[in-house]
Amino acid sequence: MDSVIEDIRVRKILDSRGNPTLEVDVITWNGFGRAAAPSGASTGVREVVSFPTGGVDGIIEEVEDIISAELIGMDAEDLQEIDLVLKEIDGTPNLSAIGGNTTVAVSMAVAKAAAASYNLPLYRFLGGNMPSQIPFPLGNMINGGAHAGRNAPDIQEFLVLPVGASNITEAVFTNVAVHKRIREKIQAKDALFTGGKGDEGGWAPNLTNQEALEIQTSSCAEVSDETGVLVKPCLDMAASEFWDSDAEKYVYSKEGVKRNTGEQVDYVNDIIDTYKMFYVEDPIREGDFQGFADLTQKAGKKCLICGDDIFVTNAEILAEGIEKSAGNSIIIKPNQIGTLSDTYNTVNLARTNGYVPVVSHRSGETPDETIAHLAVAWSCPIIKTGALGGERIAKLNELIRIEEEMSNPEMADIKW
Ligand SMILES: C=C(OP(=O)(O)O)C(=O)O
Ligand SMILES: [Mg+2]
Repeated sequence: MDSVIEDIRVRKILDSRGNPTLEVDVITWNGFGRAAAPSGASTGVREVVSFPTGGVDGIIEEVEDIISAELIGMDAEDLQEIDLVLKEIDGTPNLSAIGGNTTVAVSMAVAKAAAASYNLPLYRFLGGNMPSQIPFPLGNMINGGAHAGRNAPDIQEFLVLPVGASNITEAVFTNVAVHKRIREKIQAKDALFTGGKGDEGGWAPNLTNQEALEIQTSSCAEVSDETGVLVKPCLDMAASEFWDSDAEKYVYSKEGVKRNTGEQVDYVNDIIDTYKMFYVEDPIREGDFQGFADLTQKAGKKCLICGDDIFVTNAEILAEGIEKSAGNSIIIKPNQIGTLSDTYNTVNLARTNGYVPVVSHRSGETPDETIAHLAVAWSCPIIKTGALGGERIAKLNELIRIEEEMSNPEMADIKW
């Protein structure tokens, strides 16, 4: 009774790139949940469709009525059933009728309303009483590729992971110390640097990939020494973005270099060795399971090889990757698959097969903090959600609150 859905409101709001997205309110007899959908810039081709043609404006008039007609009167606790109804309402395999961003915002708002109906935080409602582990924050330091303007590096994200942090506050402030140090180093190298940032709050400098790698890794080493908290460098190469399918080459425009798949595997393996990378995401284009498997064979014992565009949070596609030994880690973005239940299925499949699940923001975000709760509830050891910027710190500050609330919090175990 407490969690029976009484009303649903859907509105158009701004995301961090100034694009429209959806925010959903779910009101139960005794609770309230609000969630908003993020959006990607370097999206995987097999993601569900975020919005039908016409975008948010194409659905905003009717979608509230369509969803309310089915969901009002249902119990918000029945998350799986509600997710099935959402998929039935859409009626297409890729959620292209009402949009995966619509279904995911409703799905998350329903979960939050159910939790609130019982006066529980979302991480506890979804995860029960046992979760006590806090994920390590993977923070963006330098942005390139589709997340930055002209002249930035081809590699999309130069990230850091404060693996030596003993609590979340230490972890997020260590990341910020590296972010500040990187700015100083970019300024020292480029007198014309304006301090510009990319979509995820990393600096967007006029640097080659190599220069960015040097600055990233020397900053990690210096901050590790100064603070005593070990910080490791990580990358999201978003390689599909610079794969030329006609030439069958990875095209590094900044250096004027092209690499075939074998050369790309060797190049990434060299970067992992030279810079002691802890984690490399999308080093190989989506669809190339063999290339992923080759790199995993070479580097998978010394580095997390994470699939984002290739797996798109889809359990069926991940199962193919598992069978082919492609990667050893997976990015988890609820709006790539459209519902919380399907997101959870993918996390479970990953975990039972030794793939490290990394819950992630999108480049276009809102201050919605839901993913912080998902990472804790589902014991995901890493959360990728930037280092700075209002829409990024919304998640990080929520983790600080969650840690404070727990009786025996500890950082996740990432000695994989
Ligand atoms: C967060 C990412 O970017 P986007 O949201 O643009 O897919 C990513 O590629 O991991
Ligand atoms: Mg990615």
